[in-house]
Parts: sequence; structure tokens; C-alpha cells
Amino acid sequence: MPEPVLQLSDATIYQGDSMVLQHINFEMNKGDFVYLIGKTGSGKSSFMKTLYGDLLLKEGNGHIVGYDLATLKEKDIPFLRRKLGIVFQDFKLLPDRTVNSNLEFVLKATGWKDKAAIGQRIETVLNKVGMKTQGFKFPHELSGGEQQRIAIARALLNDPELILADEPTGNLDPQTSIEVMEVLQEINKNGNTILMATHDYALLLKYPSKTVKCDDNRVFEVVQRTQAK
Ligand SMILES: Nc1ncnc2c1ncn2[C@@H]1O[C@H](COP(=O)(O)OP(=O)(O)OP(=O)(O)O)[C@@H](O)[C@H]1O
Repeated sequence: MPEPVLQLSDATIYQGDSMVLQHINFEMNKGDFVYLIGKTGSGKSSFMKTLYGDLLLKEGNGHIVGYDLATLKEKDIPFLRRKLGIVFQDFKLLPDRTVNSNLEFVLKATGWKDKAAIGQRIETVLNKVGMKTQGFKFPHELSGGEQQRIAIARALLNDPELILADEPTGNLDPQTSIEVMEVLQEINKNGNTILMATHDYALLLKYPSKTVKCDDNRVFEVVQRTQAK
């Protein structure tokens, strides 16, 4: 039985007074990996922001990891975000502290108190992204790809029901993009649900998966062509 984690029906997204995407019908189930594509300015980030409560849904219906986006209150947003893992193009690690401290900071801010449990959780997520031995380093001592892996580890800390990755390879060279993509593929294989906005078509071809496109103020599924023999 599919378990829905995200459902939008007849949803319309605005930036201020201007409509960005209209009449969106979209669903994701547990375990899915879905790409969100579209050219610059087509609304990918606005779509993502609506999902994590940075833009409020004013028209239509939306349900995400147990929250109703149409009636979401300011006070619900931190709780919604605890059930989501969010990964950005620019990593957003705190530069003044080590990887371990970055991860500990998030755990403490989300209610973790037990020192041993915190240490263990940090080790587990670093292991998942192949960075187990790098926890003592500061972000500036890591390459872009390594910093993004730490950002993915951070997104995994509270065992999210859905990971939203907005252009996670946007700042990385092609080879490093593939390495980060391998990490995302691996965690998806292990059961994590991922929505990834990208305009890196090389990744789409190398790792085909369900793809939806923002274009002309609409969101629709596109079928990837299989390579001609
Ligand atoms: N804070 C804002 N206030 C007003 N309009 C905005 C704001 N952010 C984005 N927009 C507008 O909303 C539309 C969609 O932008 P959005 O950033 O969602 O697109 P995108 O597909 O993510 O683009 P990119 O790939 O460049 O990030 C654009 O027309 C943009 O100018």
C-alpha cells in the first residue's frame, strides 16, 4: 500500500500578489525519488518553499507529513520542519564550528539532551554520507562536495519523512555532483523519500526517476525518453 507523504490538489502558489504556479496536483509516497525541473524563474524554489512553510499556501489544498499547508500556523512551522530534511544549494553550515558541533547544534535545538545518544546519532548520519572520520573538521576545511554531504547528514538527523533538496548540486562540478547524487540515491534505497529540484539534466539521464516540470505556471509530469539504441 502506498503511504502518501505529500499531496497537493488544485494548489496555487503566489509570490506576493503574483501567481507563480497554478492548479498543481501532485503526490509523493513514502520511498519515492522525484525530480522537480524547470528553467530559472519557473517556480521550483517557490514550490519547495511552500512545502516547508516559507511561503503560505493561499489557494487549494496541501498535506505534507501530517500537516495541512492551507491552515498552517506560524507556531507549527518548526514542528513541520523537524519532520522534513531540507538541503540547499549553498549548504548553509555554520562556519564558526566543527561538523560535529554543527550537527550537535541541530539535535540540541530539536530537543535532544542525552550526550551519548547525541554522539551516536551524529556518528550514524556521518556514516550514511561516508564522512565518519571528518567530524572534527571545520566547514572551510572541506570541499564543496564534502560540505554538501554534511548538509545531507544534517538533514537526516531527525529521521525525516521527506527530504527536500533544492538544487543540491547547483554549486558543484560534474564529478562532485555525481558523488553527492550517489549519496542521495543510497539514502533513497534505504527508504528515505526525496524531492529534488534541479536543472542538471545530466543527472536526470544518469539516474532516471519520476520527473515533474514547472513551466508556464503549471506543474506536470514529464516522461523521460529512454536512450535510443
Ligand atoms: N521573494 C520574492 N518576491 C517576489 N517574487 C519572487 C520572490 N522570489 C521569487 N519570485 C518570483 O517568483 C518566480 C519564481 O521564482 P523561483 O525562485 O521560485 O524560480 P526557480 O525556478 O526556483 O528559479 P531558479 O532556478 O533561478 O532558482 C519568479 O518570477 C521570481 O521572480
